[in-house]
Amino acid sequence: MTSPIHVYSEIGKLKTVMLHRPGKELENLSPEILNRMLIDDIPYLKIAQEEHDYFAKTLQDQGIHVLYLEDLLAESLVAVKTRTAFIDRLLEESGIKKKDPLHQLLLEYLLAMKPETMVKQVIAGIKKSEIKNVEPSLADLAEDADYPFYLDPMPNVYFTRDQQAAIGNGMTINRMTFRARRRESLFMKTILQNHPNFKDQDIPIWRDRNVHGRIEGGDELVLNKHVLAIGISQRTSAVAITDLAHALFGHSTFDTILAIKIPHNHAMMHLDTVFTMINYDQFTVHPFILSKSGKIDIYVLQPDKDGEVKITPKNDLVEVLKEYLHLSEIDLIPTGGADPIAAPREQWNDGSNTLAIAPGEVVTYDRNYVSNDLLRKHGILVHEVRSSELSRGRGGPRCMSCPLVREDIEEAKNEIFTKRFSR
Ligand SMILES: NC(=O)NCCC[C@H](N)C(=O)O
Repeated sequence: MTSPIHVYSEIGKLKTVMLHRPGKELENLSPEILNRMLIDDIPYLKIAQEEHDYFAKTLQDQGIHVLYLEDLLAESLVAVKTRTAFIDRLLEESGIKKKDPLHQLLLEYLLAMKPETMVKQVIAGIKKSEIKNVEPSLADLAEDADYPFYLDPMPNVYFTRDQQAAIGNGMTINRMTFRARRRESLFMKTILQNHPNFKDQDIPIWRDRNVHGRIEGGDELVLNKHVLAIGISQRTSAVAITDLAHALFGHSTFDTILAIKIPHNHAMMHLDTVFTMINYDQFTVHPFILSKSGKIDIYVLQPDKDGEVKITPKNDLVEVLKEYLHLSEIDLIPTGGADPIAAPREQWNDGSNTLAIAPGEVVTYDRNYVSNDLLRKHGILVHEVRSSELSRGRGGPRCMSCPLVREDIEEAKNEIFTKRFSR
């Protein structure tokens, strides 16, 4: 069998992708917890599911094999022993320690379910009203009497880009920044360890979830088999990037990381909310991250001759991309056409967050019509998907997809391989 993980570019023809169809976790949102849950509004589940099914079908219609995280996880948890260990860990990470009697009650509650039901339940969260015969703790009585959950919902799981990322033939299993999302990366860890299609494949884990330093997949872009772009962002720290450089250099095909420093705020939480690669020489970029003269802080990490990581500061995005991708021209396509209103509006609704499914071919949200028209003018083939409800979670098509296998691309060598689609 060929490796189940093979991602050496952002744009190679997408073969296999992992999604999560949003479920009851979106209905377990209430205004009081929205902010902490990193969501800006409550999506209407029925429509969000329809939109997500449309997204999956758009990919399938292009011959892409769609896997669902929830199915892979359930298939990894067939053995009772594995299921018990998984639930134990999840409860611990949800703050319900083993010595707490509630731990045993919840364990029994979840173990009584079929694996696929159990997986959906842990993502949806567990309400206090679902569990009978609980002796209230001091916290239940004195502090959290009105708090409705024992296990918080995980409304961000449908952003499967972030919990993990495929780089080459390996993965990073991410230590995520905020508590609201930290448990999510336990899912892929469990899949890699237990799923029959993954467990004996010697898949390198470049960085695991229990190490120091925060990183999320929205910041991890594989530009080609040598070069990564990684955001230094609200969600990814310089420590994690340095650590990843040490793990990759000399142990993989990758020898260059372009660490790009972006503003640290919710609208631009990851690099892929402001910058994505869509062709050999074409990129979307939110114009507001660049200074008037097109500058942004970039730190180029490469191995030196002593096996250490050397850092070269730069600040011209176009020049850096030309130099490290060996291209003579770069086409940066501004979100919202760089209009002072349309650009921030469409960036907020993930107009920069394109999912490339082949060189020069992308999936985008339909609501970002200014950006989409501009992409077409630049010769990009655009597949639009519906976005009224999904966009309320503050992520777009790239955020909602975790590529596992892409076809390799030809390497550019000072010439442009660009294929332009006529409108
Ligand atoms: N790659 C991405 O930009 N993912 C979007 C994540 C949105 C989610 N509400 C979050 O704040 O983590």
